Amino acid sequence: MSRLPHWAVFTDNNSRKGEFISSLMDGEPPEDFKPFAGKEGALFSKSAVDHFLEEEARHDQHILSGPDQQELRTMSSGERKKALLNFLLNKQPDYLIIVNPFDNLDSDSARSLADLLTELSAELPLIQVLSRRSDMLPFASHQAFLEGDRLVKIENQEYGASTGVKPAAQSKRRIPPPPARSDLEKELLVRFNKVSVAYGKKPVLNNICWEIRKGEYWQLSGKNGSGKSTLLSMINGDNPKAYGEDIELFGYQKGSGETVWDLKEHTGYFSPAMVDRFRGYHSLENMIISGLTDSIGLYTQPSAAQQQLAREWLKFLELESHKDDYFHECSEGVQRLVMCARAMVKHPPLLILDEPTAGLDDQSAELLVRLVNTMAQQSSTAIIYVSHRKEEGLRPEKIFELTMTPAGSTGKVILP
Ligand SMILES: Nc1ncnc2c1ncn2[C@@H]1O[C@H](COP(=O)(O)OP(=O)(O)OP(=O)(O)O)[C@@H](O)[C@H]1O
Repeated sequence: MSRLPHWAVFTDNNSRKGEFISSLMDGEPPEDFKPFAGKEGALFSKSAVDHFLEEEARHDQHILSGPDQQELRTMSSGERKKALLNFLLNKQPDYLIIVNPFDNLDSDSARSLADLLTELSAELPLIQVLSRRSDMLPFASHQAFLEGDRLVKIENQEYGASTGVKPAAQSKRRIPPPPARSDLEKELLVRFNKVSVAYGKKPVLNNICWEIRKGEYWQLSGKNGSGKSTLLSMINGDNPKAYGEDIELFGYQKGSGETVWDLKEHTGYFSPAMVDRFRGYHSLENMIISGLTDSIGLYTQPSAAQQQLAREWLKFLELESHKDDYFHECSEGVQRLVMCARAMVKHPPLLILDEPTAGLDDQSAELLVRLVNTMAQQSSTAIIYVSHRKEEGLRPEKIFELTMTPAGSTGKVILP
């Protein structure tokens, strides 16, 4: 029997990725992939992680990890990916589909995954499905681009290389103004003073000191499991571990009777998981307006001023003519831009963006990074941008880096 080939299939935000993967897994692949029909495939992707998260919750049992190990729900995103890969390899599939394997992984983990996949490729056929060109592992002997639902074979094997085009770091246009003057006059927005957090016996954060001031542009970085999400959840107001710690948020000492809404009023937040969770029929315009009312989707009649402001944002994003398009029918790239604009529309004192480019194609990622840089330049909003990936155009002023130690992660400020 001849060996199955290794493929790299490039996608953009209009590619019908789900359909392509289902056709493979269901044994009815497109013509070029016919050799894979009748073989047992396994899927390594974010959607597979989400599927197992739901399954574990539904059956109230561990599926990806052993009974005495940590449940998937409480693992960090990098830890979940590692657990999934181990589980899939134990099943000894005939081939493996790997979708954006390096998203959400820190650089060391990405490097060791690349080494492991390269080693596996000697035995196991791999189909790489990639939205970022630079993620391609070189052993793919066949390449294609998924244009909508049509596979177009790539004969020129240079495609996997970077575009080489340097994107503009910022937009020259002006971002729309805030709807009202902020009544928060504070310079110091967030202050962590010697904050330590443990989950059971596992120390996660150790003696963290971090101050975020008005208008600062931060990148939060650190290895998988170093506590980035834990730290953000203490700012966002939904981590009970914050109580009893010396944390000041927007002038409130944590635990002094402030409500989650007091905090949410001062923050804009976006993570790609918000889009995945979001269901409903709302126009792009209404999605942006909902950023003024702290809801996802709009459930009340907007005012003329709110509509005007949302249109200005859509114009800024060059999506003016799409104002009535349904959000859920738009490409992933457009959805992310709109959700970021939704988080920005109030010009909140603090904007948190948690790996906003994960899963996006090169062009959409560039647009999004440019939007964030522009917001940082032209507004007095402070920004925390969480990313593992070295985004070419990202221009943070400071990096807060978590370093893991046996006693929990420590933090330090780095100037890029
Ligand atoms: N509820 C919980 N119970 C037990 N452990 C937890 C819980 N929440 C988080 N952890 C653990 O705390 C550590 C830090 O997790 P966190 O999600 O904050 O890391 P992270 O830096 O955001 O990681 P990643 O980059 O992989 O997303 C991880 O080892 C995780 O398993």
